[in-house]
Amino acid sequence: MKVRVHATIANFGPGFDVFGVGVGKPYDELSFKESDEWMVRVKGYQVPENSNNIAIVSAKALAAMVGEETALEMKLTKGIRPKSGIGSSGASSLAGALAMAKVLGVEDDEMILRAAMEGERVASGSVHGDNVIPAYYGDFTIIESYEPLKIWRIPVNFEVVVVLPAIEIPTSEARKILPSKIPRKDAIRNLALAASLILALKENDLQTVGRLLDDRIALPYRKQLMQWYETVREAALEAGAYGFSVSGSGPAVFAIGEDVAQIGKVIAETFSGMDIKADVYVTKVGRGAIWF
Ligand SMILES: Nc1ncnc2c1ncn2[C@@H]1O[C@H](COP(=O)(O)OP(=O)(O)OP(=O)(O)O)[C@@H](O)[C@H]1O
Ligand SMILES: N[C@@H](CCO)C(=O)O
Repeated sequence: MKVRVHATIANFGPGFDVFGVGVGKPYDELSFKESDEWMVRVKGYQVPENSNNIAIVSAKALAAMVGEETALEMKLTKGIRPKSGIGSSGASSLAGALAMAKVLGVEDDEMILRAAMEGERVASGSVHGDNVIPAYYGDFTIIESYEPLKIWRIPVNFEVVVVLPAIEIPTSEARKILPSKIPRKDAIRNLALAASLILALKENDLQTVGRLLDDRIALPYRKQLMQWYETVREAALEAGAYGFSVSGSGPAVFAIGEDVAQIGKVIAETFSGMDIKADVYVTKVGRGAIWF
């Protein structure tokens, strides 16, 4: 049996730890079968081939939730680069939880998501579901609360370009630099951006969605890890992007617009002008996990 779990854009501008959306490329694939012992083999990007692999962590978490001791033999084809900002650990966490769910016959969405978030907690040092939840559903997702787990879903279908520069930013580092308090004017601005963005998204008004892709909670502090941010953003907007932002905790960035392939080309050229190689993914939003 095999499951494919796609990359995700968490935060999506002003929705720090709350908004997320699934995209179609890149993705991880996990083949698995029940076994006497835990085993994971990895192809593609290198991640641990032992019990530190997040797919094992989340699969074990799900088994423990239902009081089973089942082990799995897994083959992970890692297509999402780790420390990327496009939900690499989230995708593998969800894949592990889904694999165990399939083997044990668990169909409870919340249980699967909670197991996947356990893997994400181990990878990033904090519980945040804004990668695993959109990876599961594909839709634009809004996490209202964790206790109880309450998620809002908006079906979406537009093109986006995701550009991943050859730089690594661990999520744990990008979270450590965030202040515990932010100025009231920034909180108010984020509230305005986030509320307006949801309405624009519901009306499929992509130009307005693009205009609202800003953030005052994390981005001002994270820019110190991404000195290139403003240069690349300006290039994207000049190339016709309706909007541009960081995906998750970066360094991946994304843009929406009419000709996202051309915008992606310009973003990659701008990185190249700074001697930074970059992968470009022109893809649709709204992709959830797929079974084979
Ligand atoms: N199967 C796996 N997939 C990805 N990362 C894994 C996996 N197993 C273990 N890890 C480890 O988890 C960490 C993932 O790092 P991090 O959370 O920063 O990346 P990310 O998921 O790409 O980021 P983001 O959540 O911002 O998209 C790395 O240290 C990596 O080696
Ligand atoms: N919301 C998380 C996503 C990490 O990919 C963050 O920005 O830290």
